[in-house]
This record gives sequence, structure tokens and C-alpha cells, in this order.
Amino acid sequence: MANLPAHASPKLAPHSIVPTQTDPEFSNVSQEDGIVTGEQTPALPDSFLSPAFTPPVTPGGSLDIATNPTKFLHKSQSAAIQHGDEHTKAPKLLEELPRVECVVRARIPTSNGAEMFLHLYHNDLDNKEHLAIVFGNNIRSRSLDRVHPGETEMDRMIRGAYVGKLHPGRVSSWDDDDKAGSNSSPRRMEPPLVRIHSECYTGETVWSARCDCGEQLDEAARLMSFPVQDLSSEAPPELQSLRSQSAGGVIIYLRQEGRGIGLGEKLKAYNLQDLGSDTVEANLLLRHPADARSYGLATAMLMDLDCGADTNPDGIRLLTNNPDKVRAIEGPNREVMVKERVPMIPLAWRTGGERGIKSSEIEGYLQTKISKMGHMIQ
Ligand SMILES: Nc1nc2c(ncn2[C@@H]2O[C@H](COP(=O)(O)OP(=O)(O)OP(=O)(O)O)[C@@H](O)[C@H]2O)c(=O)[nH]1
Repeated sequence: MANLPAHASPKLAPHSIVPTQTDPEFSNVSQEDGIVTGEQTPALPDSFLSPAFTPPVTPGGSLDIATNPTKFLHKSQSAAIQHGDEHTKAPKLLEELPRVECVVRARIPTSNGAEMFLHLYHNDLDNKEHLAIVFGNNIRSRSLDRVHPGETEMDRMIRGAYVGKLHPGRVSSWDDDDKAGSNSSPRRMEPPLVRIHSECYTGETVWSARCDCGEQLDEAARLMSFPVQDLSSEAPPELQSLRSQSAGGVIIYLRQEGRGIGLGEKLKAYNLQDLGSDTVEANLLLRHPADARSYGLATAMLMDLDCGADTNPDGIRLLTNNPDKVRAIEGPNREVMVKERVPMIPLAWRTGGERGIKSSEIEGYLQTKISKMGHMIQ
């Protein structure tokens, strides 16, 4: 302990000292187990790992123990990652869809000139505020529009249950007397474009170049925002087919940060990635599944937005590279029909590196998605 700086936690073993078997923090560390592999490097104690999950095996997930932090783990832990007999990469399919309710909606003018309606949902599965970002006027929420007993017209307008546009002096949620015909929503002409997006604070808010989540969110909004003739000529050929269809669509924004493991755990995973793991291995080392997300909430929200098979037999076009997501979003009883998968090619790949995210981390991130998570990025 004498070698430690003053600010160090008294529980911390100094880096220059190999832990001994008598140190309780490292009591199950032994040379034979292959945990202490370097003279200067302490093993990762069991307490480093989340007890919440047993590491599942992941397709294509053969780990290079020689160059990977798994070498610091017990043999049994490494084996669980290498040879586990089940994998949980595929999203959990709930037997029954959760109940969702849109509690408020508001118009948001955006910095690129387009307008969208932000819908905030409550549900009976978790306590998070999941969102639907709706572009265009022809997608409405059934639960929002439902009349609440005893509510006034002002109550309805305040929670966003109005047709047309709000303006000073408006008194009815039903008739926008400023605008003829605003009472009826335009008829939908083609299957709506949908993106199911999982929260990524790092990629969307603090400019991380470890992933392309921020770029994907921007791209989805861009495709839904503008008249289709304004689609950039950079759009890949498969998107050119969208030209014949009008813009509009919905981004379901799920609060499943870090593929469902949460921001704190994702940040730990980043540190493991800097220590040599790829994105899948890092999750497994923390005893989380490679992907801990589920999509039942998104399916239920799409149904509430009249994009379900019951009211929308034409189905949806889903913007994704993730095949598991396509199946998962359809729900346990095909409550939503995915008519078409629209790929999302990273901007840097599309523009030969002229635009888009550039970093060594993003290349590894995308490669791992393709090789281990089955993403179809081409
Ligand atoms: N655990 C973990 N999560 C990450 C990492 N990088 C990004 N994420 C999360 O990954 C989620 C985005 O999912 P992706 O796997 O990139 O893409 P996808 O949604 O499966 O597929 P697409 O529809 O094609 O985008 C967000 O919740 C991010 O916070 C990482 O290194 N580790």
C-alpha cells in the first residue's frame, strides 16, 4: 500500500504488484488458471464482472485468447464465452405485446427546416419514456386521440390530441378553423418508412466516432423529412426506389442504451474495447448478452400508430441492416408486417470516405456487426 498515491482507494492494489493468493480481493486468482499472465498486470477479480448474466456464446464468436483480455479470466469464464451452448444474440420475443399509451405529442420544428411530431409513450413493461418521432401528417396515435373522460378541449390540445395546427385563439381540438380540410388526415399512399432506433448517448449527443448511431438517426430523419425528389444523388440505388413515394415516416426511439445494457455498462465495454476486445466480446466479458434488446414495445407503438397489420395490410418498409430486428419487430403473431428492408449504408462507405464518420474504432465496430452479429451492410 505504501506505493499508492494519496488519492488511491485503499482497496486498490498497486499496478506494479502482482496480487498474491492471500489477498482476499484476488483470492481465487492463480497462475495455473492462466489469470496472471504478465509480471506487472494484475488479474481481473471476479468482482469486476457483472453477476447479472452468464456469458452466452455468440455466432462466429471464437475469441483469440492470446491477444484478448479474456486471458485474464478464469478458464471457466473463457470457456463459457467460447463454447457456451446457447446464444442470445437474437432479440427476446415477448409472448404478449406490452400495453403502450401515447401521453403527449408536440410539434417540433427542426434545424433542417422539416417539422416532426414527437410522441411520448408510457407502457406497462418498464418505467422509461420511449418515443415515436413522426414525420408527415398521416400517422396518428390511436391512444393519444382517444377521448379521456371529463377532459376539456384545452386539455386535449395541451396533450397534443388535436388535428391540424395549433395557433393562438384556437378553441377546438377537432376543427382547425384556420385551415380548411385540416380535419382529415391525408390518406397514406404507400407502406410507411420506419426506423427502430436504440438510444446511444455517446453517438447521438457527445459526438462519439466509435459507432454510427448518430449518423443513422440523422439519415433516417433526412429520408423521412423531405419530398422524395430532394433525396440526395448520393443515395444508394436501393433508396432511389423511394423516389416514387412521398416522404414521411416514423422513428421509434427506444431507450435501450448500449444494446440494452445501459450507459454505465457500455462505457465499461468501451474500456474493454480499448484493451483489445471487440464490441461483442466486451459485452460478454461483462456478462451481458451480445445484444440485450427486445422490440415488443416498438411493435406495440407501431400498432398504436396504425402501422400494424390490423389497419395497415400493406406493411412497413424498415430501415435497418439487422436481420434479427426485422423478425423481432413483426411481433409474436406478425402484428406488424415488414414488406421491405431498406439498408442503411454508412455515409463514409457511400461517399468513398469523403463524408461520414472516420475512425479506427468505427471500422472495427462495423466489421464486428457483419462478422458476429449478422448485419447486412452492403
Ligand atoms: N454494448 C454496446 N452497445 C453499443 C456499442 N456501440 C453502440 N452501441 C449501442 O448499439 C445500439 C445501436 O445498435 P446497433 O447494433 O448499432 O444497430 P442495430 O440497431 O442493431 O441495427 P441497425 O438497425 O442496422 O442500426 C445503441 O443502443 C447503442 O448505444 C458498443 O460498443 N457496445
